[in-house]
Amino acid sequence: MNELSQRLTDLSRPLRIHLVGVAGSGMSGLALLLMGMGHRVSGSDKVTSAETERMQGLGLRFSSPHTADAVDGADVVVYSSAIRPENPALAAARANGIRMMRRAECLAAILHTRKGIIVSGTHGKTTTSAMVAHGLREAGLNPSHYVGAEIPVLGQNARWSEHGEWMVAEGDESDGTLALYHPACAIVLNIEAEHLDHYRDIDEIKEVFRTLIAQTTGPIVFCAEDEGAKDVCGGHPEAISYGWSDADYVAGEIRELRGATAFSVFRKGEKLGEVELAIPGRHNVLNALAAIATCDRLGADFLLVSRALNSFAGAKRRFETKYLSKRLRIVDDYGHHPTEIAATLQTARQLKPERVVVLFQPHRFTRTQALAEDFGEVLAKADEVFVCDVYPASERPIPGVSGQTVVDAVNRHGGTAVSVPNLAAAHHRVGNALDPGDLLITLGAGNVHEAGTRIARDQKVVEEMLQLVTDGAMTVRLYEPMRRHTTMLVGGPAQFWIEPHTFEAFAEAVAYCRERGIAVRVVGRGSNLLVRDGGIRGAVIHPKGGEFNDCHVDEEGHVVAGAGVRLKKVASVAEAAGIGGFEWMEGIPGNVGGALRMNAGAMGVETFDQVVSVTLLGEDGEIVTRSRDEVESFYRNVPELRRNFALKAVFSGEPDTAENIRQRWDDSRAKRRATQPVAASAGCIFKNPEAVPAGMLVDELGMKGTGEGPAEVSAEHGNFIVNRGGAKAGDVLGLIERIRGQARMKRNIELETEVKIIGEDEPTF
Ligand SMILES: NC(=O)C1=CN([C@@H]2O[C@H](COP(=O)(O)OP(=O)(O)OC[C@H]3O[C@@H](n4cnc5c(N)ncnc54)[C@H](OP(=O)(O)O)[C@@H]3O)[C@@H](O)[C@H]2O)C=CC1
Ligand SMILES: C=C(O[C@H]1[C@H](O)[C@@H](CO)O[C@H](OP(=O)(O)OP(=O)(O)OC[C@H]2O[C@@H](n3ccc(=O)[nH]c3=O)[C@H](O)[C@@H]2O)[C@@H]1NC(C)=O)C(=O)O
Repeated sequence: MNELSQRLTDLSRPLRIHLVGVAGSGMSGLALLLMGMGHRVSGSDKVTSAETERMQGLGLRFSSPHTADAVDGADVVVYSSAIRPENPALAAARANGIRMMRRAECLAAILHTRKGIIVSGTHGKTTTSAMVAHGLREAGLNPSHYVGAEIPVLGQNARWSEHGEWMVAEGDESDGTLALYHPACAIVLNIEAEHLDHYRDIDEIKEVFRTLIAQTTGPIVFCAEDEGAKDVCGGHPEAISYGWSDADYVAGEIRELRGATAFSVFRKGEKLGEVELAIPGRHNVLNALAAIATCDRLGADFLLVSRALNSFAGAKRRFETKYLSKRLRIVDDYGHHPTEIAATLQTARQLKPERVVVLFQPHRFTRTQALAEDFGEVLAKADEVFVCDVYPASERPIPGVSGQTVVDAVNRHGGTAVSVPNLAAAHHRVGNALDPGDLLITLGAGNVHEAGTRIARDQKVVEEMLQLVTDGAMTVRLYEPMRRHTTMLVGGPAQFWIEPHTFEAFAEAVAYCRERGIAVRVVGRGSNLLVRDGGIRGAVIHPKGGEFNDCHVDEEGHVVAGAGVRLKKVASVAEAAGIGGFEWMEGIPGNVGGALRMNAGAMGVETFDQVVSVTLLGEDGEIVTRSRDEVESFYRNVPELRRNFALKAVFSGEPDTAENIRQRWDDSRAKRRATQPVAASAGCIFKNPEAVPAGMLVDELGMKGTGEGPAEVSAEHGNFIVNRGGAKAGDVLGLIERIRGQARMKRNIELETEVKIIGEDEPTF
């Protein structure tokens, strides 16, 4: 026991200890242990979190941000590796000659006041140390523990136990601090080439483990299935091996259950009993075996330990199920090394989903660079892979290393990967790509789990909505890109894209959204819409199919059409029945619903000139039919349909000869073709001001052909902006503002947009 360990145990003289960076998971664990021991603990951090608030409740003196004053009167200052030397609290401690130490040094000092059990290895440390702590606790040995993550079954990431003699801690090999420990027992799970930012090669890593082993006074439990662990530990007089065969402790008779694994445990050939592990995956069987061997060796009763493992719920972020339904499973996993990822993907396959879809966030530039090929090889085994930008941890970027590096490697290995650089919007791409039966894994040690949380939140809404209607009456998709549903081919995602196929389903969807305060908007063919790049928060309803696509002539010679019918179709059904007057509709790109709302017009005729009645869904949720006289209509506006939704309409025309109808049809088309572009557009951008038609004005301003990126004022018609391919809403909006500015400056005319501009600039959902 060194001098600090002695001072830590002398509780007649409690120390005053300050932790710099106390909100981090490792540091908060130390704070809990030191407070539990009876010391006076303070901590500072640049952020406040639920965890810092909880610790304040337990007696932590917390301050944010870091200041020099925070270390006043401290005997010891402990700092996390994420803290820079110029940090004011650290600088003050240095200036005042206060004793300073790294996190691991402090942990070692605490551990040496007890019989320490260090759990080490490249993968599985958190799970295994939690299993050991839980097993010893259930067997009545009262251990203290310190693990790297929140484990539901343990209550918190660290706990000081006044009476037990053992303390279980996760030892970190990443920065060489493993060599600080002199435990009574060590577990070595596996040793692989990792943390190559710190180590030259695998041999240098093994050296650190060898030091740990040499300093361990009691049993050394190691995995016989891992070459690295075997190389370092095998042959040691205190070594105890575990594995699938040829080991002191063996797991056999393995049965895969849904989401769990059952197996039998043998000690030197003798069957100890059965274990049913509630977390899936072969790698977890090995982790459990390490825990069983350790607990058994330390005198814990096997039956009590195996029972503890039955109730072991796993760590957060270790194959953690975040959403589960008949349609979809979303799992989050901290895996950030190829071996861990391979194990996680294997576990995922055992659940037999239709497809395994991965959203991977590489962790650290150095690791991404060093292991790109290995990442490519293992991730190629997933059905579809999305990769976002590298989570830097504390590193500076390395030129040429990014999420794309992994994408290229996956594709080289025959997989299917795409880059979704911005994590804040990645869930839009991923959520939209999911189909019923899929299993989505968010994978990585950074903050990628946030994407899964968002998809889970929204998928719940989708499934609740689908349950309201009979099978097949409605289709719902998450984050449907609006560029697929607008004639201008621009626009970000609709949070909930809903296609009702019956009036009832439409009404149910609207009622559901209103009850929950979800904004609702209805979209037809998207021919008069400009959707901003951040997409549309809330529900976007697109009536389609079934009753909405019905179009026929009734016994009174009227044309009846659902809201989802294209105007061109209305015109051709009328023509086939010898009814004239609809020819102007031939070139209008919209649907009946949008045409009613906007009172669409061309060639001197407006939609409401021909309306007999409109059937709509009222604000009160009732479906009613109104005659034309009961609905006010204006130039490009029918206010009544702003809050009520058009479901279908009856139109009238005049009986006419086929020849006359065809003639007017051809005239309309010829005129349109002569004056309007055929490229992707949203029709006229501006309303015609009184003084001059907007198209003529733009023409006179000399702005035809000018553009912002691929968005350009049409050379054919000044009131059209066309998308030459790949334009963003931002380009179109920029161009609109330029035109408005010129009209204001040069002609003193305030142009008003005729297209509806909707949605948000940045993703917010
Ligand atoms: N004359 C021409 O050359 C052109 C004319 N147009 C006309 O623009 C309009 C666009 O039609 P379309 O592409 O289908 O519409 P859109 O999908 O562009 O929708 C436009 C707006 O119509 C409203 N809307 C759509 N469906 C309904 C409904 N069932 N009930 C109530 N409101 C509804 C919504 O208004 P809200 O925002 O109030 O919810 C929506 O924002 C039509 O009038 C079309 O004919 C378009 C391009 C060229
Ligand atoms: C395109 C739409 O509707 C169109 C509809 O198709 C056409 C045909 O009837 O009439 C309106 O256009 P518009 O007013 O621009 O009609 P046009 O006949 O093309 O042009 C009006 C006048 O401007 C002149 N003009 C037009 C464009 C141009 O670049 N230069 C020019 O000088 C034309 O020669 C004409 O003298 C509707 N636009 C509006 C805002 O009311 C739409 O709603 O999205």
